[in-house]
Amino acid sequence: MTETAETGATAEEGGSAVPAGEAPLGALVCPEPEERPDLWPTTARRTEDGELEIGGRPVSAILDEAPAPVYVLDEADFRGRAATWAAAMAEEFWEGYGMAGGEAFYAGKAFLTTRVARLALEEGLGIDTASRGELAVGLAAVEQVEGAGAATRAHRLGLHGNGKTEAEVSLAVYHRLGHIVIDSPEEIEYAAGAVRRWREEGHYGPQERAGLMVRLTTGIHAGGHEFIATAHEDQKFGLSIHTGAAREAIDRIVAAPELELRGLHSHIGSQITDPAGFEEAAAAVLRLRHEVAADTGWLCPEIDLGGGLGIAYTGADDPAPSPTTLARALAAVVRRVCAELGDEAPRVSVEPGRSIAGPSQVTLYRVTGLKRVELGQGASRLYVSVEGGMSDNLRPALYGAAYTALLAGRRSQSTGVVRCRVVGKHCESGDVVVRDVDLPADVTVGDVLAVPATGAYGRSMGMNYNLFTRPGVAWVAGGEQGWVLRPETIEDLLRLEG
Ligand SMILES: Cc1ncc(COP(=O)(O)O)c(C=O)c1O
Ligand SMILES: N[C@@H](CCCC[NH3+])C(=O)O
Repeated sequence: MTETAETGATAEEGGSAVPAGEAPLGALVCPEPEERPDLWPTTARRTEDGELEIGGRPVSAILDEAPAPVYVLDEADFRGRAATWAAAMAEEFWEGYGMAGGEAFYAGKAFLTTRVARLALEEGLGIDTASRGELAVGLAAVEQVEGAGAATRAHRLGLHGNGKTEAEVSLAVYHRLGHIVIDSPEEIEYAAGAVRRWREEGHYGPQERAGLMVRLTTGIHAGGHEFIATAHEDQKFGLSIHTGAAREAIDRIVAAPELELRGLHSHIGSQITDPAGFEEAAAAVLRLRHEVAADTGWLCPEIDLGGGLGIAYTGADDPAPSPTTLARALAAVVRRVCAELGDEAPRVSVEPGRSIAGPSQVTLYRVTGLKRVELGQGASRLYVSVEGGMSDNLRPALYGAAYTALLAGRRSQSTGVVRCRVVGKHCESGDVVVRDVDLPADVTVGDVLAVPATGAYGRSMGMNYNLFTRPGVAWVAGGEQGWVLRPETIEDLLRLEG
């Protein structure tokens, strides 16, 4: 007999009761792409044979060249989401509100390679980086898109991060990044020192200054989880408006002959689905901008409201607001508050990561084992093991993040479903890929499962626990495929040994 869920108690037999307090059986079925298009890449659909297809390639064809586990990146989808953000921040859109518009910087921490950065730049976005590695990739992409030498006027790049080193700040100043976002008082000295050095060496003109932003802690709490909320007082990011630390940093920059205060920055958190937090933060930033102008005469030309727009992950959640909806809310609040304060409106920038990269990737896993666990009172759960786990998606273990999974390699013949927990192969009981999902009752070893919305903070937070090799990321487009990132090999792991 084939080992399937049906060899145990199934919904068809009426034996697969769910534990008390859980959703009724069938409520956690993963929506098909046509049912919840926001959950899936735009080119995802079922073929006539019943396979899931992405970028014009059925999953069996994708897996022939890129065995599971693998992240599949729909390039058309990524481009489309980037273009939507570019349009939402463009002058034409903001003109309607009597403003100049701003720029969207793709937050590379969500997922960054040179190819992905190039897609974002080509669609009109800048790139926000948060480390030397991300900055190096951003610079390489700028050179590829804009030509040789472009990296020393990399105004389309930004640099973030708390505790930046002198070397990082100096590099960012050298390349004339458009958004160097100061997160501690030391970084101001590093930037001024770098300008003096680059002036002496003739790389900077005698009057040329570095443009800086200051990351503000506005005190506003928002976001999907405590670990990803970033603007309340008691955490490591930003300089507090409340304590005066932000104002002190601002005054030092305004007074320094090597520096120009280009803008004020706020990032309140991530996976936010209600625009209210952004509106509150924008108002706080604009009030500080007004105060600074009143005291120093310098009205910052730009504010940056960070990233944070959420996405849907399971289909049990509601669709998230679109970038256009958020931009409309931001434009309205900036116009209103500036009118109240009697200030000219600034340019407004944003740094979306998840809302661009998230839905553009799907992870394909292969089922390696099934285990039914009795939970008492007739309830049971089917543990579905897949090759992979917390090393390719840390979010469930780190944040308790919910995902869903679709039987992707075939259409099931079964009418029943079974309550499942999809788990990885790591030595941790928290190694969960999908905590709760109803899969077809005939799910079996060798089946392919597709987990949607893994493009942001999936591969980028991947790791090698248990010496797992990190999966590759395959791009698909127009029936073709290739590697965005090749899968790691055992040789890659051994190569680093001393
Ligand atoms: C400063 C900053 N900007 C942008 C982002 C991107 O956020 P998201 O992926 O939620 O859009 C983050 C991450 O939360 C961040 O810390
Ligand atoms: N890594 C977080 C979001 C990014 C936080 C960056 N400030 C997540 O997976 O949800």
